[in-house]
Amino acid sequence: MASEPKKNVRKNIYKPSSVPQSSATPHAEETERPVRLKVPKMSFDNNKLKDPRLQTSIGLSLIFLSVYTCLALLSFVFTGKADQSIIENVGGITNLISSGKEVQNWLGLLGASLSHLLVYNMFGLGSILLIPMLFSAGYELFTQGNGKLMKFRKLGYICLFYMLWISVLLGYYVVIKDTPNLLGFLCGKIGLTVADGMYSLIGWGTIIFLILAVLIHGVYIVKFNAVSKVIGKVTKNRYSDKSEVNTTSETENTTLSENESDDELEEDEDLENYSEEETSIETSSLTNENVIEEEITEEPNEIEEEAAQDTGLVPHNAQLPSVVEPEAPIVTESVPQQAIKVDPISVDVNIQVEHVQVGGNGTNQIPPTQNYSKQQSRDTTSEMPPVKEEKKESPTPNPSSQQKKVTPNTPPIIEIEAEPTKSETIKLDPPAPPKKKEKVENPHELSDVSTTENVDKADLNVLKKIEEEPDEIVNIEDMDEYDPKLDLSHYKYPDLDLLHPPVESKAKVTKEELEANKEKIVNTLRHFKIGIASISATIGPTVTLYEIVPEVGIKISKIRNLEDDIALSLAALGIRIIAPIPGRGTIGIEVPNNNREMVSMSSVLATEKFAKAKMDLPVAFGRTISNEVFVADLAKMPHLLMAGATGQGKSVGINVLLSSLLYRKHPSELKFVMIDPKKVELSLFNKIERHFLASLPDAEEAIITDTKKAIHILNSLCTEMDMRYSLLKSAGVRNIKEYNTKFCNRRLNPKKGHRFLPYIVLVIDELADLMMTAGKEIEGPIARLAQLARAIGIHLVVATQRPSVDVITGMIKANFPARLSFRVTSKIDSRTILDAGGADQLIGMGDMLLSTGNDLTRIQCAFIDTDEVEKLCDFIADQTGFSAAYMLPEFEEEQPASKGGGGGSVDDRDDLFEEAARLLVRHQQGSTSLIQRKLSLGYNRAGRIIDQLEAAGIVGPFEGSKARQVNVKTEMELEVVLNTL
Ligand SMILES: Nc1ncnc2c1ncn2[C@@H]1O[C@H](COP(=O)(O)OP(=O)(O)OP(=O)(O)O)[C@@H](O)[C@H]1O
Repeated sequence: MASEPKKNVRKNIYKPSSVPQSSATPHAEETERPVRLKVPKMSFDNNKLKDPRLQTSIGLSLIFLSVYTCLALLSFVFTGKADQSIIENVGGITNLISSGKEVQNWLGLLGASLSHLLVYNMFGLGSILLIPMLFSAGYELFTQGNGKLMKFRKLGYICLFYMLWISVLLGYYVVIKDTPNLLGFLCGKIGLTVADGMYSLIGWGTIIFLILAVLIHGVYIVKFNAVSKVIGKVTKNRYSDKSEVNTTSETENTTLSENESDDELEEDEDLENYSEEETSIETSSLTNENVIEEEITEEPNEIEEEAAQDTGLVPHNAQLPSVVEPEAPIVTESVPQQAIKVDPISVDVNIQVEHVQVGGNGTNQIPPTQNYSKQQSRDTTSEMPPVKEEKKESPTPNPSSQQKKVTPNTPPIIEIEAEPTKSETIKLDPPAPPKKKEKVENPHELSDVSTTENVDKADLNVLKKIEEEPDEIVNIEDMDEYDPKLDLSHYKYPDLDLLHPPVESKAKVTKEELEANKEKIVNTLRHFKIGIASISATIGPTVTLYEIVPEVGIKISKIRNLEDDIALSLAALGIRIIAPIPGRGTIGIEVPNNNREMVSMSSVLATEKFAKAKMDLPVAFGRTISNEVFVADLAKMPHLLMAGATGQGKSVGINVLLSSLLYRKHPSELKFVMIDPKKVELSLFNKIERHFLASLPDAEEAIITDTKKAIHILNSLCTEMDMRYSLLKSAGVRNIKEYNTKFCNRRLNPKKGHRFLPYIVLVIDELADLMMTAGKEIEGPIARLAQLARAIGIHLVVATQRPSVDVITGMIKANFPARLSFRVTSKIDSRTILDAGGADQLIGMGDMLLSTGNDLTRIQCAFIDTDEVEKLCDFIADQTGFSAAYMLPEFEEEQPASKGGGGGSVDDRDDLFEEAARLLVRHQQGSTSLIQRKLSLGYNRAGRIIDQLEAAGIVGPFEGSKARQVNVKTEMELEVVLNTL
């Protein structure tokens, strides 16, 4: 009871403020009021601010700003990823203009900077709520308060609260997840910082706090109807017991339900006055006089205006206060209820009601019901009496202050007396000031939802919205994927025009040739008493496959043994018998064509089979015996061993493989490590160093031609492999594809060392040379990579012209399931490379056999000449590339064992060893990524430091996905440890 009247103090205070200034009767007000309003006592600055032109201009600017922000943020959805990396690369928004970089935001640099600032640097996703705030404020100012979408203050409270709340909630998710995800991008720095701080303070209690914050915010701002109803009902029951006023239950129920509605209806009004009335006025009610004095002094004009709004008249009659008896008769229940029921539609009606209510009853006591006080907050005239009462109770030793106290309580009486006149006055009055309109409009707005049913709906919507919020977050989480290609977003894939157009081969196999070969085969077999049921031919680019179905009872082994005899009788090189052809139930005899057909690179790349191949690393090798384009996925092979005698087409084969990949992959997705001991074979690819090559940090040239460097880079690849495995492990995925998908979905935090992992294809053109000079040093890392690297996206293509066992050792061979052989000189070599004969039967010039496990496929390798490769490389090299080749981890020659296990000698230890130790001890978390993040180090260096810390006994051993244990508990203790090292 006590608090409710206080709420209205301000309104009551204002009214008497005008009283001493005029002794005019209500009639006189009609002429005086405009004058009074035009001679405000407010300060000069305030007047300036109220200049309608200024307000309209500011309003218009704010509306434009809201639209601009909306567009910038909308564009951010599509372009934010690209722009973010640009902004971060140039070192922040401030450097963006000077960097001269182009951004993709629809609104250019400013749009990109604004959205980056709002989303990334501030409130993340919550920043969207800034738009309705700006627009609402702008609209309100622009329309001079005549048009309101929603009370700005209310909107402001809600939006500001939820901006921070959403940001903190997302930040909390990021903190507890401890793995990078999309929300790390969308929570904003503020949310992340607050959530981080809260999490370290209260742990999971953060979420309780957030829920509590929403509830409290709801109580103050949104008002949960469901809650308030329960409380209202409880209070009602209590109240009906205690009420001094004897009301019938019927009346009470009516009042309650109306007041519940009213309570909701007043939302806007309450909110508008929320901070000032409910907080400051309530607090200051005990020293009411002071407040009266202060407020009158500070805002005399506003006071007048508000008084005018509340009553519909400017209360100028100074005599009236003395006329009114403070102890007026008690208002009967029925009258105020009527007053509430007659919801004011116009000023006249409103005032009429007030007059009836107050004047008719001579109000000075209000039934101490909650319902009634609720009504008061809306009904200006009924607000007065409780204030009077309260003031009476407050100690007032000073008579002057007592007088002041009386003054604020007098306006109702003014209205009472002026009531009939006021109605008339308003009809004659000059146009009402804007604020007055507002007051009149509000009841209309509120009356739209003035039924309990409507209020319930409104509340349900509020509750529903709150419930729906997490879902919205999840939906948005899926929206914004990281796209590695945006690093070089303007990169153009090579065009087929760069290659020679496919030439229509005139060298077709003639019918005569086919018939002649058929005759020879049938006769030869008949000669060895092998009957043939049927024979058919499939013409390939190099060879024609004759498929025979032997008569029943013929042993296949018999035919297989006749291979040489058939070759002799056909008098042709390169006859290969496939008995039986797997899955066909036939026996195949491959006979080289008299005139072979060249398979051009463009003809295979132009096929749909290659263009639409859903493969990670598609390679169009050439055409099979049945003239089909053969496309294989290098990632599935997963490593390829190539062999072939000199001049049989190995180098062309490697170029075909590299070109296929260059045609299909983006520079951000694929990197080549090239080792070319022959120095000239792969040199053409030097040009695409900044696009597609990977190299060691200190390498002069990306393509390795030196054996020592080859050893370094192979070991470096092993380190890269280990690092990638660590990343996969911490990401909880099994292979590079899953990892990259997770990373692109922003579920892995780059700050914790995660990054998009491009495929790496290691190409060695001539293994024999390396094996001769370095042996085990080469074999070791190759075998290791071949064994383990497939899951982390490193694939090997190793070629040699000498497929002997000292080059293709058992260890290497065992880990290369896919083998490709061009023509070799001996059956032994064929067996070494393919574990089968046949490669010695090939006819050269790209005729090859591909073995993938059990299958052996004869393929005519496509042909790409040096010119074409050069053009292709030029085309790529002419485009903007990365600033350097893809950096592989540094390779360090084996280091001498550390002395005494103290984390290495002082010289060996990293410069940041001690700092890292303090960091881990402070956080009590033995995490490499913590060192990486806090000390801004690369993974390698951070990894070395943590190893040194482990060796020094400061942290425990590696524990898988968990952080290492920190053995030193306090920084003091650490200093002692560091001194002893
Ligand atoms: N797929 C092919 N189609 C047509 N001709 C080919 C094909 N592959 C190779 N040739 C021919 O064979 C020649 C030698 O090929 P390539 O240089 O690839 O052999 P190589 O095995 O790399 O030899 P080396 O080991 O001596 O470098 C080419 O110049 C070309 O004339």
